[in-house]
Amino acid sequence: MARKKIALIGSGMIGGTLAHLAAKKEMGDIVLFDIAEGMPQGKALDLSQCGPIEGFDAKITGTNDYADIAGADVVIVTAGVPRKPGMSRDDLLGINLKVMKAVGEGIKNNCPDAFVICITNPLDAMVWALREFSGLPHNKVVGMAGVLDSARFATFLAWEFGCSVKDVNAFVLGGHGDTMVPVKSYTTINGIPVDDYAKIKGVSESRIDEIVDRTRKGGGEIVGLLGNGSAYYAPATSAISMAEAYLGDQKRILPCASYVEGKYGLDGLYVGVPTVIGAGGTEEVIEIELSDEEKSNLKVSTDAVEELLEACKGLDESLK
Ligand SMILES: NC(=O)c1ccc[n+]([C@@H]2O[C@H](COP(=O)([O-])OP(=O)(O)OC[C@H]3O[C@@H](n4cnc5c(N)ncnc54)[C@H](O)[C@@H]3O)[C@@H](O)[C@H]2O)c1
Ligand SMILES: O=C(O)C[C@H](O)C(=O)O
Repeated sequence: MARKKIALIGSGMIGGTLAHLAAKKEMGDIVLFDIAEGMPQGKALDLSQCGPIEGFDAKITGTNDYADIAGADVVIVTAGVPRKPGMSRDDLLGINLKVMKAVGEGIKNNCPDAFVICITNPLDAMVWALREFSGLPHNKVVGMAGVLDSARFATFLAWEFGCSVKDVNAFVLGGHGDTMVPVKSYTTINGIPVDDYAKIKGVSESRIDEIVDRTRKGGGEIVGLLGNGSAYYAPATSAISMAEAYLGDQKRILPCASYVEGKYGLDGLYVGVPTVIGAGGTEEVIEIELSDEEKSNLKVSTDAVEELLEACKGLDESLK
């Protein structure tokens, strides 16, 4: 069987980390694309030289030519600009929308059958725009955020409880902004609802609320610490788990920015919801019961995404 081909559009901090992870996991051959000349080629050479040490045969190439992504099975998009301290993700909308237009056309012309995972911020608006520009079916274009946000929630809970992260199943829904919705009612410690476990361990409700708040602001915390750029190890790891679910037809249920039409009272937008990922791409959006408070929090979050879509339409006539 031919090896799979994974195209990474954007070869910066996340792109390079994605390439390393995909190679180590022998997910297929890897093409690093970027508009910066020499940089993807240099990273590809450096990463290729990990092969003899780590024992992988994946072929890694770097390019500035979209023709080289032809026939890719999976495309992961990180092209664009990350925020700096003091900025919100939404401040990136204008600049990254133009990038999504170029990337969407590159995908449409070269690998229209690929499964496309968008990472570029502001995530929910960029994945929507990328889908519009590429013209691919909605089930083949998805955004990565919920896996990352849920991992952050799980990490903070495991630290608080002094338990293994393996036993924490945390769930974050909604848009990838400070209004995201960490859903306590679906968050468990090996099956024990988080609020029950907090009582057992003597952790106060207000302490759990602080952890929810830290999760919501988790990206900004790292932006502030790094000073120049944003998180890349956990974002890359999150997207790789989504690519593996697709390539392995795993039918995993992952929180992803998927296209939602009808469910959750939504009408045609991308936002974080539990999604089955398998060989068919995003095969199903799962609608879960939410409390009144969770519903109203989700509404605040999806309203914020709707506003960004309107802003995109105002910036690019073709999106109207
Ligand atoms: N969804 C998430 O959860 C999440 C998490 C972390 C970062 N992000 C976002 O991912 C994006 C990338 O982050 P990063 O840390 O890798 O940034 P980075 O600056 O290290 O890399 C971005 C790369 O994109 C390239 N690029 C710019 N315009 C391009 C174009 N038109 N075509 C191809 N390549 C182009 C740049 O040359 C650069 O190498 C940012 O928008 C960031 O906010 C999202
Ligand atoms: O916070 C950012 O700007 C990057 C990313 O969205 C994250 O959550 O780490």
